[in-house]
Amino acid sequence: MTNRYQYECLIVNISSEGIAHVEINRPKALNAVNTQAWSEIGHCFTRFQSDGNVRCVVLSAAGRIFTAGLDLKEAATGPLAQPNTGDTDRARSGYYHRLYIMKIQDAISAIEACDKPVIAAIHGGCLGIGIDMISACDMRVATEDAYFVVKEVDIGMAADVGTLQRLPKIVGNDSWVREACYTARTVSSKEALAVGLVGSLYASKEDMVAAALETASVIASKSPVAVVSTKHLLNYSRDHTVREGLEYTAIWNALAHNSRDMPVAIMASLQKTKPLFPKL
Ligand SMILES: CC/C=C\C=C\CC(=O)SCCNC(=O)CCNC(=O)[C@H](O)C(C)(C)COP(=O)(O)OP(=O)(O)OC[C@H]1O[C@@H](n2cnc3c(N)ncnc32)[C@H](O)[C@@H]1OP(=O)(O)O
Repeated sequence: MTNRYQYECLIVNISSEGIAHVEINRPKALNAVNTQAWSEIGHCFTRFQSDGNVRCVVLSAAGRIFTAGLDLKEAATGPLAQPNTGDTDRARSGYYHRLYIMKIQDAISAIEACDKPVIAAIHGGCLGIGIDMISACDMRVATEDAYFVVKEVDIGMAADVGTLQRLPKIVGNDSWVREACYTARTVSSKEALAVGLVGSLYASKEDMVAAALETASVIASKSPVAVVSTKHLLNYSRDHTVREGLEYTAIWNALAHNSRDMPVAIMASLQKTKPLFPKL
């Protein structure tokens, strides 16, 4: 294990296989996401993007629950309450408030923008900005005791850092998404599995993290060129028409097909051996 990523609110371990395990670590505050935490998430995932030692990421959390959402103690008095320069002009203060929201959006979107696949492993509760976070991940697994709440309306706001944009595309049931977002009701792990918010459930956190790491290990054994290309193209294609997606894929793969990994993978397949791929 190497650990070159030192943070206050995150524990990051990167294995020799290329699996980065990120643990949100504010257990006393139920992993409530303060400015430090979302800034570190943005920084960490932006760094993963260009770190060839990282091939796949597992995102989990320490303590009783995955996250209680935005840090409300900080939000009550901190930059969310007064993100501007103190100017009383609504346009001027609104301008800076918008920039502040966009900074948080960018931090959460860094999870999606990082071309290495990210598996969210969710135990206990996942509230508010936690849903924004897991929606930006590629895959989600959970414990049987997990629950999910799109909590924002309960604190008087619309979710604004990714849930409303990504959740409908994950779940594919507009009526269900709208009900969950308008009511802020608690969604059980079983229901999350049934609607496709999570892919599988585990009896314990240990079992879930072990399974997530196992999936990450399989992904890390594949050609990193193929894996990052697949994530990049899936995300691009999700947000474009089929025609646009196909055109972009052809241009992308015109470069990616020149990878050393392709002949290695094809030969290994023909010879029934296990290929080894150097880092990206
Ligand atoms: C631009 C804006 C971008 C993003 C916006 C996102 C919005 C959101 O995330 S909305 C969601 C906000 N979160 C909530 O409304 C949840 C608040 N918490 C709870 O409802 C409960 O704590 C619980 C999650 C249901 C768990 O309850 P319980 O098991 O009874 O634990 P507690 O005793 O309540 O909490 C233990 C400890 O944690 C502190 N804490 C809990 N949640 C938060 C939080 N969101 N922010 C800050 N601190 C939190 C709680 O105060 C306790 O601390 P003590 O020091 O022991 O008092």
